[in-house]
Amino acid sequence: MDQTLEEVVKYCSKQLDAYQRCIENNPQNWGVACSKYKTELNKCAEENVTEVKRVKAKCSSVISAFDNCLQKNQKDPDKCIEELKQLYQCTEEAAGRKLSSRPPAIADNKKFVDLSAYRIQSAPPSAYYIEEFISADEERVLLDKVYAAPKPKWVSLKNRRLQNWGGIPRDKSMLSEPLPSWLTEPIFPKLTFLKVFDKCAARKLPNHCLVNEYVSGQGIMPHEDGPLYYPTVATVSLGSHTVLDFYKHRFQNADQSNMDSNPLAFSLLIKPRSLLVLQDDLYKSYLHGIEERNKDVLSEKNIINAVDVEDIEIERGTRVSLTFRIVEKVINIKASLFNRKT
Ligand SMILES: O=C(O)CCC(=O)C(=O)O
Ligand SMILES: [Fe+2]
Repeated sequence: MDQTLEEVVKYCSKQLDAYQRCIENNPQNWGVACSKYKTELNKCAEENVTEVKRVKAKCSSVISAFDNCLQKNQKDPDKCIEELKQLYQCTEEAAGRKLSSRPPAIADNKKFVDLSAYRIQSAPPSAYYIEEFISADEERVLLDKVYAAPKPKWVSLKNRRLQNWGGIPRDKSMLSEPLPSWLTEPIFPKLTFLKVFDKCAARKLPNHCLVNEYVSGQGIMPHEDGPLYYPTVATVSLGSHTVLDFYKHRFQNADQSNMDSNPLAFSLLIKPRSLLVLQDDLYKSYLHGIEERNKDVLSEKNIINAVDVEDIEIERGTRVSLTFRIVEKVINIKASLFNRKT
């Protein structure tokens, strides 16, 4: 969590909880219904949070230019894009962040235009798998950045470690912060070309990324990703391969007598540098998990996407996965603090 969010949680937790509760209780019209709570949260942050105080002081003229523009164009806030850009630039600079000037590598990414071309035909709707989605150089830089994260960013679990980027998912909403550019720059242009998240009404690109690290022998229990997320997940794999297992959700089985077991339905071989996209029924009616093993014997499982695999047995190394998702209900603290739409 960055310092601003930490301070908001520390000094304004009462206002934050009230705002978050209101959002959860008013799923249809929380923008209007909860504006009172948002104002209270803003007020608290303006009085207590260092970065907000600094940004308010440094960017007061661009803040009022933007507010004036919004006031004049209430029905058409898109007219204020230029003012919003100025405001973004000022707030990022005031926060001491350098703005990236590297344009997305469009030429490289344009080859990824049609997600349907990568559909795994024998999987239930819908799974898409793209090998060499990122280059070896991009993979190296991403791994360097993951391992350069400060130690407290890691959360250690029994069978893996993880980092949360984009905010802290709570029960039904997330306190959000922008994803760092090292995560978005190599990935987002490609997700955009492929229209991976285009059906989501709230936003077209992910706002949350979970980084999981599995050393050889580690895995993740069968689970579903849950209703907090929009039902699409895009996973980029780094380092080692793995085998991802899918289990039909027990409540959807015809055989209701065996309530305790979720039968293994099929598996996917996931190579480093690949992208896996899961959607629809596969997201909602199946559990997914990774067995805790040091090596995978491919012939032991019904691996439905394994083509061009020379070795039947593959040793597992350390794998880092980046799972990109959309949390639709977010409290974007920084946008909210300047009265922007979240
Ligand atoms: O590491 C993976 O590919 C799976 C991670 C996962 O299922 C999760 O983060 O929910
Ligand atoms: Fe998952």
